[in-house]
Amino acid sequence: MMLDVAIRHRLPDFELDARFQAPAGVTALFGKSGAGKTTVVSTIAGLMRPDHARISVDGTTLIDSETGVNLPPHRRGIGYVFQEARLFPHLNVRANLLYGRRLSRRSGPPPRQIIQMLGIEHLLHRRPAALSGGEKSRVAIGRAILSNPRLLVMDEPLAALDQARKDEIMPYLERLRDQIGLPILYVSHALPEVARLATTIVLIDNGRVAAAGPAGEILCDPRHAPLLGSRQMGAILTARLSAQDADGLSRLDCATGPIWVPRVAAETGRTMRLRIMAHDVMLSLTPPQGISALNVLPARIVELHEDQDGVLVQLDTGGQGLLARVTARSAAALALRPGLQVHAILKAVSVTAANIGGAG
Ligand SMILES: Nc1ncnc2c1ncn2[C@@H]1O[C@H](COP(=O)(O)OP(=O)(O)OP(=O)(O)O)[C@@H](O)[C@H]1O
Repeated sequence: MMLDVAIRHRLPDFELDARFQAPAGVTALFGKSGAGKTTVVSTIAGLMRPDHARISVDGTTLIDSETGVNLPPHRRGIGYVFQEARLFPHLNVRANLLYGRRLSRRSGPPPRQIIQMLGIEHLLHRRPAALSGGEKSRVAIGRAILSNPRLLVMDEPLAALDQARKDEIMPYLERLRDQIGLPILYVSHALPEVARLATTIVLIDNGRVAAAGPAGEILCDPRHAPLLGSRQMGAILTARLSAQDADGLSRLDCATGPIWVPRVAAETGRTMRLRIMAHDVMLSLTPPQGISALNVLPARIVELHEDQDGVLVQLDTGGQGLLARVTARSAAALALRPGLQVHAILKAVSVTAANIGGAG
């Protein structure tokens, strides 16, 4: 699957000029409020008429201002999940789920599989008024998938939910990403969500694409600190859950060795993705001894980036990127420089459940 987007649109106080390509998986559109994310997805869905656009999904042209192609929204094959669930109040969950299916010309996964995957079997006969916020969201996601879209657009789907509800829905979204194979365009300005779900990130800044690429690379690139937020910088490590220890820790094996974190609720053998925040990583020139931190990863310094908050140190640990935030004073005292071998130290407790998700 390839989503190919080029949009130009001028509003009284805003100009959008965005081009990007998105491969299969979850593509997150990330940017500050007012950056232009909703304008981009509204144009893709056909809800807004741009000055100029060329958009195709998997070779099917949705709009091309040059040739005059402009499919109406209902023929674009796009499932849309909004911030509020927008379910039909007079229909029960089953009828809500099957609503879009009647209008669809494409075939897709069987309803039973989606209903099971979203854990809503027991809600089928209820009306939306009798559902919690998280349940409503799951039904709205199910309804969008069951319309058999080419592309699922989710515009801040968790923004209206509290943290507990967000945590509840996240594993379902991961399953959707890993099991259904439906391409998803995910709009958010919440980086923890993006870090957990995205395979590709498109950074939007003031109507333009500031960067686009694999999530692990974008989140770990110090040049994007101004847009991502200095305190949000961190790496995505993929590691296999290899053991659940009796003292409440889980062991994850990554390329350069084991990492222990507080118990992860998943079966052993699963590949997980961990978001390791730069400010949680400490560096040592010699193998540390007599410290409480459980995780020590050998790493090589790739690059140093100084900013107003100190120094972001880009590291390579067995081919995976890692990021450490140190003060300018420490960087100078340790004479940190590209090519230097160091030991990256990570406290187990700094990796919380919100920073760990499934990875397929
Ligand atoms: N109908 C409109 N008329 C004029 N300006 C508009 C209109 N709709 C949006 N804008 C402006 O376009 C810019 C981009 O808005 P957009 O909603 O796409 O941003 P966003 O990144 O989705 O923001 P948020 O995260 O707050 O939803 C903003 O400056 C907004 O004020």
